[in-house]
Amino acid sequence: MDNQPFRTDMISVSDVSKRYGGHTALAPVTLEFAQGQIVALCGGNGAGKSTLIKMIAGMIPPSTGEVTIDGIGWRRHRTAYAKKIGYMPDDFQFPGGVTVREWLGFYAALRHVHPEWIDEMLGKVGLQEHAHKLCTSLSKGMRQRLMLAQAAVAKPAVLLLDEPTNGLDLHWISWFVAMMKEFRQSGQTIVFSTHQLEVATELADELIYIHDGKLLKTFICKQADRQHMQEEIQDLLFAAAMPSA
Ligand SMILES: Nc1ncnc2c1ncn2[C@@H]1O[C@H](COP(=O)(O)OP(=O)(O)OP(=O)(O)O)[C@@H](O)[C@H]1O
Repeated sequence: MDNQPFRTDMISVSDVSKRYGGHTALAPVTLEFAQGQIVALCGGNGAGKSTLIKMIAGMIPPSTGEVTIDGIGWRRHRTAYAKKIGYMPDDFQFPGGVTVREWLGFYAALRHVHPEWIDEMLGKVGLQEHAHKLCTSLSKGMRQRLMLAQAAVAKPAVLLLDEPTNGLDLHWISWFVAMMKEFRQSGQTIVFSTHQLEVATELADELIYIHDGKLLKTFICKQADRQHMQEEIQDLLFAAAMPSA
């Protein structure tokens, strides 16, 4: 990390929405996230969580509005914007014939990361002894850890993680929680989506509940009681799943 003072408005999502044809995947939202903050996006299937993460990551353009990171917008300053981000998609097909180390090495080279850090990162995500295996031969949990390593390898200011604990066993979920806390400690800002409320409430400083393309509720986790918050979100999820009268 550099020695810039912490910003309170590091990620600014201003009036951002996404439409696919006639379908609103995400109605306009305005949000601000501070440096060193962990934000969890929760909500049922199809709520709009991935859509929001992809727009912050610059993977898809918003239909309206703009996202800036440290005042830099994706439209005008793509390279500078991309350098600030590490993105982990929720689903990814690795190409055939590429080993774990080659894959991470490729990303590390793109981001000018010192080669030593590749092995350190592989060790961090528990893949060092699998470094020479083909990516396509990895289990789901291992693939997730490799994707996380890829997103984090350049120590970006912002980590955008789409369902990062999907497929992780209990040991690796605890490891994920500890690693994210370490990243927060070093000033990295993390936005992640999850269906695992325990992970969300354990980690997040702010939890955003999205339903059917609309931001329904924001919880500031430091002030809220975890158990109560989990119950409230569970109620929201069940209510959303009920057929409307
Ligand atoms: N490329 C696309 N074309 C058309 N519609 C899309 C596209 N991508 C997403 N959508 C729609 O946008 C809405 C939000 O999808 P999104 O993937 O953001 O949901 P999500 O909250 O991440 O869901 P899940 O928890 O199931 O991953 C859904 O109705 C989805 O069908």
